[in-house]
Amino acid sequence: MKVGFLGPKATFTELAVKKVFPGYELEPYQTIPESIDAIVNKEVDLAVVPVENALEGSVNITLDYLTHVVQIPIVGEITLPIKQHLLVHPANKDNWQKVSRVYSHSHAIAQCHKFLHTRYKGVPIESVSSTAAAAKLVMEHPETNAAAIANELAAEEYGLDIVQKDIHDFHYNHTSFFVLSEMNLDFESITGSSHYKTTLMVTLPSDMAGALHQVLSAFAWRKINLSKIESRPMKTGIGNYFFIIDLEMKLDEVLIPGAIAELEALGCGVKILGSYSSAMV
Ligand SMILES: O=C(O)C(=O)Cc1ccccc1
Repeated sequence: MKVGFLGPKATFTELAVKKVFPGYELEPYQTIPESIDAIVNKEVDLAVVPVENALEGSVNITLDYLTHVVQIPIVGEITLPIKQHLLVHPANKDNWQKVSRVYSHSHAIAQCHKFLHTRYKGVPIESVSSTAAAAKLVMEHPETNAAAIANELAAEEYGLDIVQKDIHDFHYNHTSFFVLSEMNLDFESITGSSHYKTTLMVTLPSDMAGALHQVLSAFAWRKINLSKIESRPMKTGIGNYFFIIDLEMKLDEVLIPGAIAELEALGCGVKILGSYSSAMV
């Protein structure tokens, strides 16, 4: 079984993959859409991509690609603790307080906003495709005295020195990753987690007063617990949004189909993006 993931080597995504799929063949991709396309193109059996961070919220490109571009089911979710460190080239080890630039993934930069604001005011902060891509860039350019925000494995992989540990602004820093596949993967038996979620994409009928209220009440009176509701642009005009709704249960034969039928009767569009086990590793 081959797993595609947001690379290069030593991203947080790879850490998540290695925890859950040890011994699997791994294939890094440069972007989230490329990782997902690899399933469509039959280059891999599974893809793992980041979807939500406890400090910064959703990874919009993941949600948008799964709702607007491809139809690949979510078959699992992995949640991992995240520790961000400041890495420099060994040649610049004693000069790290005077770095000329800091590179990282936009989510990692956001997780360290307070640190960067107090320690590196005025220093250009540049967002790149992943934390490991930032580490690789710093390794390849010792002459620029740049720093990367990345993990411990990236420091090891790219031969960089960790000069400041744990620079994320809040102690509780976790990221969730979707496992995507067209195969019928039994993720529960891989992780042992029986915590299930079902993710829906819901469009509302236009110009219907109280439509969202009615959507929520279809879940409320059935006592279906929601753990997330997020609006994303339809990309058809200002003010046009759809909703991504996480239900805290496995897709069953009665409750969820009943709620979906009620939403459809209201004129909503409903698509099931996946029903999957979610594991904290
Ligand atoms: O860039 C990475 O290493 C990723 O895997 C994406 C990401 C970035 C920041 C926190 C968690 C995941």
